Amino acid sequence: MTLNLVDVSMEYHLRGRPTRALDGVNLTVSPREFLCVVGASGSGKSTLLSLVAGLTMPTRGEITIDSHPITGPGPDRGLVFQTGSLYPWRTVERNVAFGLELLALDTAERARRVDWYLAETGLADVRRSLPRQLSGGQQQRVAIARALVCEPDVLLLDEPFGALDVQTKEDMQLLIRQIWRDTGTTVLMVTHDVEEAVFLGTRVVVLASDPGRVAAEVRIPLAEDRDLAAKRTPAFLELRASIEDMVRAQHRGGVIR
Ligand SMILES: Nc1ncnc2c1ncn2[C@@H]1O[C@H](COP(=O)(O)OP(=O)(O)OP(=O)(O)O)[C@@H](O)[C@H]1O
Repeated sequence: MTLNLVDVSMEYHLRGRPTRALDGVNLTVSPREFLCVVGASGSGKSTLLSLVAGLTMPTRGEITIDSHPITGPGPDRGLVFQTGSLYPWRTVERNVAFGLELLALDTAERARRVDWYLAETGLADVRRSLPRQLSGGQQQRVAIARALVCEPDVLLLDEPFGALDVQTKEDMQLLIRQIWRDTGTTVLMVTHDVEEAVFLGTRVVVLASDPGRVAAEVRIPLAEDRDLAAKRTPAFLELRASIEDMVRAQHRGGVIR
């Protein structure tokens, strides 16, 4: 699976006034990559993800998956937002199974997949609970399991851990990295948290603001086997500082212009 964005621009019109959220973005996400997109607030991170999800269409340019243009949402892309995307009246297992209802799978395969992804995300014990009976971290696990159960070509994550406390967030970072390694899925994640991006990503893209465009791409040369202690190593801290400087510089550039 190769995801390609070619000269993608997006302009919103709010009460007749245009806002150029993205301008001429070119980006390729290769199979099995974990690509993190960072940038200051308003640099177009969420816009980029909603274009790839097919929730919005670009005003210019083309987005393709394996050369097929994206024309709307589809089961080849699994999407996880920051909060609030679960069905409150469905149990954990029925939330996870939801995506499968749209796919033509036999009952045994459905049950197998739900069981596997509940176990992979550590939810087996709470499978019959309702979302309101879960912690914030558990709710995000359900959202991740529900996106993964369709075995999408690419998992799209929009600040999925942004609303969690630090410890839960770090647990979730370890979990998503484990899932990425276990399943071999491709991940495209947007976050404003540079530490998170360096810890999770195989590559980090920095967006400039106003209009959003690709300012830099940084390959993360850290070992694939990372634990939280990796965040305190000199190589990690150096990468984090240099990317934070890029984000800050791009933001200032945007403000000054
Ligand atoms: N539906 C919309 N209508 C009008 N303008 C919009 C809309 N969505 C986003 N924008 C504008 O497009 C620009 C990019 O917004 P976007 O939400 O993609 O940025 P972001 O990097 O995700 O920001 P944040 O980190 O704050 O979530 C901003 O100037 C924003 O105000």
